[in-house]
Amino acid sequence: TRSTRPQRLLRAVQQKAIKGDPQSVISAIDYFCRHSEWAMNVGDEKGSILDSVVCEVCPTTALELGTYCGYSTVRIARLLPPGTKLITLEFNPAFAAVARQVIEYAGLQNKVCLVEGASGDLIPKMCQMFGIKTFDFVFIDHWKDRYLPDIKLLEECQLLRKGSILLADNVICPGTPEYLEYVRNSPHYESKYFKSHLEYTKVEDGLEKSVFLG
Ligand SMILES: CCc1ncnc2c1ncn2[C@@H]1O[C@H](/C=C/CNC(=O)c2cc(-c3ccc(F)cc3)cc(O)c2O)[C@@H](O)[C@H]1O
Ligand SMILES: [Mg+2]
Repeated sequence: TRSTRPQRLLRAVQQKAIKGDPQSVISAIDYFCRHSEWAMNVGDEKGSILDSVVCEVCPTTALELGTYCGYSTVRIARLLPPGTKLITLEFNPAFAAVARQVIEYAGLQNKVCLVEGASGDLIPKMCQMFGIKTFDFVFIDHWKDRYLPDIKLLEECQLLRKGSILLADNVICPGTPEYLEYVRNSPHYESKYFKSHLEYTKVEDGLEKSVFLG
C-alpha cells in the first residue's frame, strides 16, 4: 500500500538529516515541506518565534498538544536544559509512531515524553502520571476547535500558575476565533499576537502568546 505523508517525511529525515543533530532534522523537514510535500508543521518562520518564546520562558515543565510528526517537539526539546521534560500528546497512533522515530533520530528521546491519547482524557491525568503540579509552557497546535476547551481544562485541573505561558499556532489560518476571543478578553490572561505566515507559504498566520495571570 502507498506510504503516508508522515512516513515520507520520516524517510526524508532518515535520508537527509544527521542522527543526533536536531537542527539537521528540523532543516530536513522544512526542505521536504518546501520542495516536496507541504505538511502542517509549525515551520521555520513561526518556528523561530516558538524558539524565542521557549528560550525566554526556560520552562522546567512543558506541554505540547498535538505532536503530529514531532517537528515542533524537536524544536522545543532541543532548547530545554537537561532534567526538563516536554510532554507531548497525540491521539493518532500512526502519527505518534512517526513522531517517536523523528524525535529519536534527533537524539531527544530523553527530553520528550510522547503520550498517545486524547488531550481531554490525558490532561486530568498529568499530575498522577508525571507528578506535574503546573506547566510553565504550553504549545497548542492540535485540532483548532479543541484549543479553548483544553485551556479551560488546564485551568480546572489547576495545571496553570501565575506566569504560565500559552503559545497557540494558527490563530489566523485555519483560525481559532473562540480561543482568541477568550484569551484576549478574559481578565485571567494577558495576550499578544505574533504576526507571521502559514508554514511554507505567503499566507498570513500567527502565534498568540498568552500569560496566565492566576
Ligand atoms: C482530541 C484532542 C486531541 N488530542 C490529541 N491529539 C490531537 C487532538 N486533536 C488533534 N490531535 C493531533 O494533533 C494534530 C492535529 C493538528 C491540527 N492542525 C491543523 O489542522 C493545522 C492545519 C493547517 C492548515 C491546513 C490547511 C490549510 F489550507 C491551511 C492551514 C496548518 C497548521 O499549522 C495546523 O496545525 C494531529 O497529529 C492530530 O492527530
Ligand atoms: Mg499548526
